[in-house]
Amino acid sequence: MDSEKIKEGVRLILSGIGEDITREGLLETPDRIARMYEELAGGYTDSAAPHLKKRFHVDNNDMVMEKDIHFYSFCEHHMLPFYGTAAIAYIPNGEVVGLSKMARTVEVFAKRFQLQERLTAQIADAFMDELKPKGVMVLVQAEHMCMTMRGIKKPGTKTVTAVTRGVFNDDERLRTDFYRMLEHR
Ligand SMILES: Nc1nc2c(ncn2[C@@H]2O[C@H](COP(=O)(O)OP(=O)(O)OP(=O)(O)O)[C@@H](O)[C@H]2O)c(=O)[nH]1
Ligand SMILES: [Zn+2]
Repeated sequence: MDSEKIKEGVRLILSGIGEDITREGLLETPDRIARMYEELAGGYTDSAAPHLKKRFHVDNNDMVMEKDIHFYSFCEHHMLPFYGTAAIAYIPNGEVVGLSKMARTVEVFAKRFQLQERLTAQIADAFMDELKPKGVMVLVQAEHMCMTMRGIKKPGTKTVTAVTRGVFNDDERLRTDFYRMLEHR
């Protein structure tokens, strides 16, 4: 990440808005924003493969689901946050990954400028490519700040995206099980 470029960009936006970039409260802001993007856009320097490399052998191939994985991402159109939860379920093919790695995979793709549809598909594809399960299903629910604080201004709207791969494409029973497990409290 080029922090000098980010700092210059922040200075340009602030002065474009009409702010005095030399006033005390704004002096450190470009540097702060650059450091913030190191964290919040850290997904560009990470990938799913190393997280999904370590596997554990299993004798049964029953569905594994992790849900309520909270995430924050940025809408690529407005650079405003969208945030919510992801659920990932897969049918193992003799191997599972550590539970934390499921949430880590969400982080890899959330910490980028995204479309919710692409975020959902990238999580599913990472599982198919790395773990090679029999199938995977990912559901993401999020609120987009570009829909709530500006523009159409509809707070509370939720966008729900679902992606299926492998056996989830053909087996309606598996998709039904997915939604039951998702709703089960
Ligand atoms: N499909 C999809 N659309 C998104 C996502 N995030 C933001 N958008 C939409 O991207 C669209 C961009 O539309 P434009 O007409 O180019 O931009 P705009 O004039 O700012 O649009 P408004 O938000 O309607 O004011 C908007 O409808 C947003 O709601 C996303 O993750 N997926
Ligand atoms: Zn947006």
